[in-house]
Amino acid sequence: MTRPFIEVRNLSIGYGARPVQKDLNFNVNKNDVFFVVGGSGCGKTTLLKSMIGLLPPSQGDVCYEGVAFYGSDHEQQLALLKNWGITFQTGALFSSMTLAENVALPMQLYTKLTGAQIKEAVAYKLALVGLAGFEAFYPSELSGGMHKRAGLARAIALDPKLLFFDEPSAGLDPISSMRLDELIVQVCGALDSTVIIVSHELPSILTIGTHCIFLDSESKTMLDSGDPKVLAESSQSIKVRNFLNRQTSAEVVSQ
Ligand SMILES: Nc1ncnc2c1ncn2[C@@H]1O[C@H](COP(=O)(O)OP(=O)(O)OP(=O)(O)O)[C@@H](O)[C@H]1O
Repeated sequence: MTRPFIEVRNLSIGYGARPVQKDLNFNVNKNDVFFVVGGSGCGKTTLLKSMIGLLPPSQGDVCYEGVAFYGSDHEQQLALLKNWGITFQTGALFSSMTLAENVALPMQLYTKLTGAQIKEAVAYKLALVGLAGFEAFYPSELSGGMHKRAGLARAIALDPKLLFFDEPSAGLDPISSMRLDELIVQVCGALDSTVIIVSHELPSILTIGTHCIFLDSESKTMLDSGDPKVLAESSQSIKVRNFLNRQTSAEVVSQ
């Protein structure tokens, strides 16, 4: 039997003495477009932070191809981190740098590529996200959608095998949001990457998601996991079905 790409085992996370989520157990398979789903404040971003090493769990661990992140030494953790691309809501581009400089930065820091090779790789990454010709633009000169795509170009600078996104389409109109979804799938296909996305955007979850987990703020744990379309139809949890079908409790009662 092949080992899951990522195994989250008995993970409990929180801030200080305050638990946010507990007893999380789930797998992410290679090439999944995996969504972390749930209502506002349930702990989606907190889980993402814990998965990328920013927030040590109070219990449990996250294994990447069999390597337990928090059970590893600093060297092993750095080796894992080098294979990841991460974008948070804001895109977090450096405003004083052009797009080319933003995308080149991880290559300059973490590879031995020459200046000419970096220039070529930057042009390729910008072309991949539809920003060919925008090398000399500054982030302030971009639209919201372009900003997100530029963030994606920087996240894929080092050809990551694993990409993490926190609310990638926040603030975009539905059409731009759909285009960004298509782009994420296309880029992940081109790089043979696996992607984990925190989101409560139903169209995205149901269109590009291959698997999801649903976190609940009340019970402070996950209520279900699986293919989002299947969960929308037949999750054992009414909360999950309602969420994925965008229904409130009041609507359900009145039916
Ligand atoms: N740095 C922090 N210190 C203390 N508590 C925090 C911190 N960050 C988040 N929290 C709390 O942890 C809980 C989960 O927050 P989190 O941002 O993970 O939720 P979320 O599901 O991503 O929310 P949203 O969908 O609104 O972005 C919230 O109650 C929040 O107030």
